[in-house]
Amino acid sequence: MGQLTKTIALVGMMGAGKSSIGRRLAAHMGVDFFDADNEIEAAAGQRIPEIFAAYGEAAFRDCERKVICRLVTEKPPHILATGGGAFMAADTRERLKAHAVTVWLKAPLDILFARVKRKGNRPLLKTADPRGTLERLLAEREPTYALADITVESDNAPHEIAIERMMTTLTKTGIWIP
Ligand SMILES: Nc1ncnc2c1ncn2[C@@H]1O[C@H](COP(=O)(O)OP(=O)(O)OP(=O)(O)O)[C@@H](O)[C@H]1O
Ligand SMILES: O=C(O)C1=C[C@@H](O)[C@@H](O)[C@H](O)C1
Ligand SMILES: [Mg+2]
Repeated sequence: MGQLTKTIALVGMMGAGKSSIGRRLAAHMGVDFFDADNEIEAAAGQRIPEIFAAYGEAAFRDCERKVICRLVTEKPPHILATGGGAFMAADTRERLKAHAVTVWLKAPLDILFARVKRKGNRPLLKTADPRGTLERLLAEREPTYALADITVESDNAPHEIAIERMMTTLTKTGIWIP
C-alpha cells in the first residue's frame, strides 16, 4: 500500500468527473473520499437545488467555503471532489491551494454537456439554454481552473484510464509514494 502525502482537491466544471473519478481514485489508493457537494447537503439537511432555491447562491458559496475549509484542515490526506464553482471563490481557492494539491480535470464543452444533460440536479443549468449557459461558465472559469497545480485531461476514456493518468502524474510529483 502506498502513501498519499497531501490531500488532492479535484476542481473543474460540472460533469468533469470530480465525483466519479475522485471516488474511484480514493478506492484505488485506499484513502478517504469526500465530496464537498454531499457534505454541504448533509450539513444543511437539504439537496443542492433546494439550498439554491431557499437561500440563494451566495449562501451556498458561504457553506461551501466552510465545509471545504473544515475538510482540508481537519482530515488526514484524502481525495476531495469540490463543487464546480468552489475554486472560483478567492477565499475557498486560497484554502485549497494552502492545504491541498489542486488538480483540474479539464474537459471540452461537448463532453461536459453530454454528461450533465442526463441529470437535472444542477441549479445553475436550469435555464432556457443549458448548453449556452455551460459554454459561458466554461469560458468564464477556465482561466481560474488553470491556476490549479496540475491539469489532467478528462476525455471520453474510461474512468480507469483517467485514474492511471492521475496515478502517473501524482507519483512523478511525489504526492503519491508507491
Ligand atoms: N472519464 C469519464 N468517462 C465516462 N464518463 C464519465 C467520465 N467522467 C465522468 N463521467 C460521467 O459523467 C457524469 C458526471 O460526472 P461527475 O458527477 O463525476 O462530475 P462532477 O465533476 O462531479 O460534476 P459536479 O461539479 O456537477 O459535481 C457521471 O455520470 C459520470 O459517470
Ligand atoms: O458549477 C457550479 O457552480 C456548481 C457545481 C455543482 O458541483 C454544485 O456545487 C452546484 O450545483 C454548483
Ligand atoms: Mg460532483
